[in-house]
Amino acid sequence: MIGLYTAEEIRAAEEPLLAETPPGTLMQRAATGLATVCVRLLHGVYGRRVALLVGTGNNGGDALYAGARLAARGARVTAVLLDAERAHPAGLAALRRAGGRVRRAEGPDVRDLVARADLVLDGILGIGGSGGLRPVAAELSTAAAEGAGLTVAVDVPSGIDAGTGAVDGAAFPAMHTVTFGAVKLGLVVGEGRAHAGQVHLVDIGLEPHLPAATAHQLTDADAAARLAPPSATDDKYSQGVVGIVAGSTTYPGAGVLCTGAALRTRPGLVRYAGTAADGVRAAWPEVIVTDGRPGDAGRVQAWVVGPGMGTDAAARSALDEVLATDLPVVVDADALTLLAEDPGPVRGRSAPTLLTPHDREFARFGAEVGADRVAAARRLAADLGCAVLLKGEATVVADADGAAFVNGTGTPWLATAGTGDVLSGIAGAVLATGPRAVEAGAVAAHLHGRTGQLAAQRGPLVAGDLVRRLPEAVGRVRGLRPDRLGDSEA
Ligand SMILES: NC(=O)C1=CN([C@@H]2O[C@H](COP(=O)(O)OP(=O)(O)OC[C@H]3O[C@@H](n4cnc5c(N)ncnc54)[C@H](OP(=O)(O)O)[C@@H]3O)[C@@H](O)[C@H]2O)[C@@H](O)CC1
Ligand SMILES: Nc1ncnc2c1ncn2[C@@H]1O[C@H](COP(=O)(O)OP(=O)(O)O)[C@@H](O)[C@H]1O
Ligand SMILES: [K+]
Repeated sequence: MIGLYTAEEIRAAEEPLLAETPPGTLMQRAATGLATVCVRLLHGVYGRRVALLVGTGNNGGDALYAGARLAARGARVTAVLLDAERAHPAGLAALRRAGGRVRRAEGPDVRDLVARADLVLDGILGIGGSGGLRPVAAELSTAAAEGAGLTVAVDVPSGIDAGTGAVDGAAFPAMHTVTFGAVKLGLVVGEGRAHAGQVHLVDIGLEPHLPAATAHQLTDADAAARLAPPSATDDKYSQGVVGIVAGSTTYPGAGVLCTGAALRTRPGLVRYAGTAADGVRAAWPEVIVTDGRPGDAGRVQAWVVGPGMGTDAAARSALDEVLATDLPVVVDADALTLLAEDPGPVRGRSAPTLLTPHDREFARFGAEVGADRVAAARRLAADLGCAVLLKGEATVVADADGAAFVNGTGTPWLATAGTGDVLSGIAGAVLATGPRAVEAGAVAAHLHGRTGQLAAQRGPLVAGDLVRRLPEAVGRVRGLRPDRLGDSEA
């Protein structure tokens, strides 16, 4: 798992490291790593035009020292100082020694210089920044974005909140972010994620001093550990039997998609109860189907309740019945609308419970999501005493104790009707295997995103494509590739 940290956690970890290393060591490590990534991204350094946007703090120092290294290798480097009196003096001297040039940000042709650069390094603000960019910095960031060159942020894109990803005003739009010591939470969630682009982590020796992270991102290997194949001793009942309460005569598709996703994720046994029974039976002959109540479906190890089920009295009664069991439950879509009216039945549950709202469903529980998506998910989870999966470009999953995951997979092509029904089916299948609800949500979001990426390789996707590609996505997450799916890989 990749640990995600706030600026305060990084600063606290840096203190003992600064004390035990000679002055300037960490900045040299940071600048060396930064320059190395830039060389790789530039595909050749000699003669390349590099503009450094330099603020008043150590973030600017990193940019200046990295710029000095690039200048020493033949790049034409110009530092643009946002406050000429307060730029890092030793970094400036190093840049000048290496042949770099220095300009004030207010100069007449600075905007053009930035727009024409092959690489713009954003050293305006790091973890010491607060609030959005001031006007001159904002204007130069826009010039960088409109120019043809690479945009690379030093540690964090200036103007984003490193701990939350919130952007208050203007922020630097980076294609790449080279971050030091540990991945900051704000680089992978909310608006910060889009501003950070691809994140590169540079080791500066911070790891032994980092606290245990309270937020994480899963890797394929982490997800694979929860998607293990059945063993020789397994039978159809032992792999986690899922029960689906979804769909209706009005929305049979939600039942078909949700059931199919559970089946394609963990095909041991899936049961269905609801009024889309005919559609589900026709689509999935493998599923045991009843058009009665959840209790008529037979024994399960986890329930998914909600997608397309409607919000009438029968739906409310089915939701109450499922929540009254001592089994794990995924609550989605219409069931969330019902639950928001009266969250009582979920508050008292001791079995793993996962709510999967998008922003509008989330707001029905009393407060908008806001700019800090991790805090929002943690707040609702703590309030209701269950896990909350907040869907979005970077889906966040949080538990009542504050443990949180930010999903790193996916594609905007997932913004199409029915993909949420697929997600809840996947989550139910994983939850039936016995993990904590927060973990099941994180694994489901990871697999769902990978499946979306796979389906999107062929162009626009619809939710049914996800269901079809799920087995291959499970294989890929487990490290199997289609060309290696021989007997020996089974
Ligand atoms: N510590 C270490 O060991 C290592 C740290 N490293 C690096 O240092 C970075 C942290 O450096 P830092 O603490 O100097 O803060 P930093 O982010 O450069 O800027 C703070 C300055 O900006 C100003 N300012 C604030 N908001 C503003 C705004 N909206 N618009 C404009 N100005 C604003 C504020 O001054 P103010 O004008 O508010 O008085 C202050 O002077 C870190 O991200 C990493 O890159 C690496 O070298 C590895 C080792
Ligand atoms: N811009 C986006 N980028 C990545 N994923 C997205 C984006 N928009 C939506 N998604 C994902 O698509 C799914 C949509 O779910 P939901 O809104 O419940 O759809 P539905 O109710 O139609 O099934 C969620 O998993 C969400 O994370
Ligand atoms: K920066």
